[in-house]
Amino acid sequence: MVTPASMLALQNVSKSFGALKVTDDVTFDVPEGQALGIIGPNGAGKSTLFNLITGNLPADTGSIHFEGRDVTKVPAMQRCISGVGRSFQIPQPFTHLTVYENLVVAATFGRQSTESDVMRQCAVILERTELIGKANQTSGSLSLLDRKRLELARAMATHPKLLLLDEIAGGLTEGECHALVETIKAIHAEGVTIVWIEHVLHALTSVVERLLVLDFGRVIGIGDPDAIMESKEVKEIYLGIDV
Ligand SMILES: Nc1ncnc2c1ncn2[C@@H]1O[C@H](COP(=O)(O)OP(=O)(O)OP(=O)(O)O)[C@@H](O)[C@H]1O
Repeated sequence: MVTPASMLALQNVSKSFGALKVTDDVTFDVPEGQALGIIGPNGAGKSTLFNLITGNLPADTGSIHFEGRDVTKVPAMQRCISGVGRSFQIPQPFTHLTVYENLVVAATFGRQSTESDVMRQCAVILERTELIGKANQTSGSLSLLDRKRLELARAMATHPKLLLLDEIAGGLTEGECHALVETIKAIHAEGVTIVWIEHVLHALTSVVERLLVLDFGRVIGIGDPDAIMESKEVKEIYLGIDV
């Protein structure tokens, strides 16, 4: 049997802020084309893990491989250019620029594309994220759902092979959440590898093939989402249910 190649692999990664160990000997991998969900209580170290993967924070120990290449010491911008894209928990678009202009900034980040290429790519992403009708609206005037869509669109404009989504469904109504999930499913179906941190569990489990549970910076479980959600550790530690 041929094992699918890992798009992302972390090996014994640790990170401390002073005396606080926020990432504790984390090892996991994400095969190419898969979607992995990350859950865990507030402060478990989920966003820190993303910052280590993107290179926004240096790991203290351990290694991070992207497409089989050791990127542990590669700067964030280079990791982005080579295909690590992300959304942020708190979207911070350029509020005085239009939706389209925000996308152009992301699409040209560290790249030398022609103007016509950028225009074509941005039009495809606007269509895919259902923002095409709002392309000329300033991003500061968008609804929450459209700000989330723009956050997704900006990440897509960096041409990610690996897309990291940080709590993108938070604060949305059921209907809005469903609409966003459909867009994420479509992106995943095109072959983009996804790692998604999310507290909205039904949204997450409708997309991901595996779930990873983080608690106090440690991986306490990884595997099939149904099995993970039923596990004693998750019920006790994440859901606060005494079993
Ligand atoms: N730059 C930093 N300096 C010091 N402490 C930090 C820093 N970044 C994060 N922390 C601390 O590390 C811990 C983990 O934070 P992190 O944001 O990674 O958790 P999280 O699981 O993403 O939480 P949430 O679900 O609330 O977003 C927290 O105690 C936080 O206060």
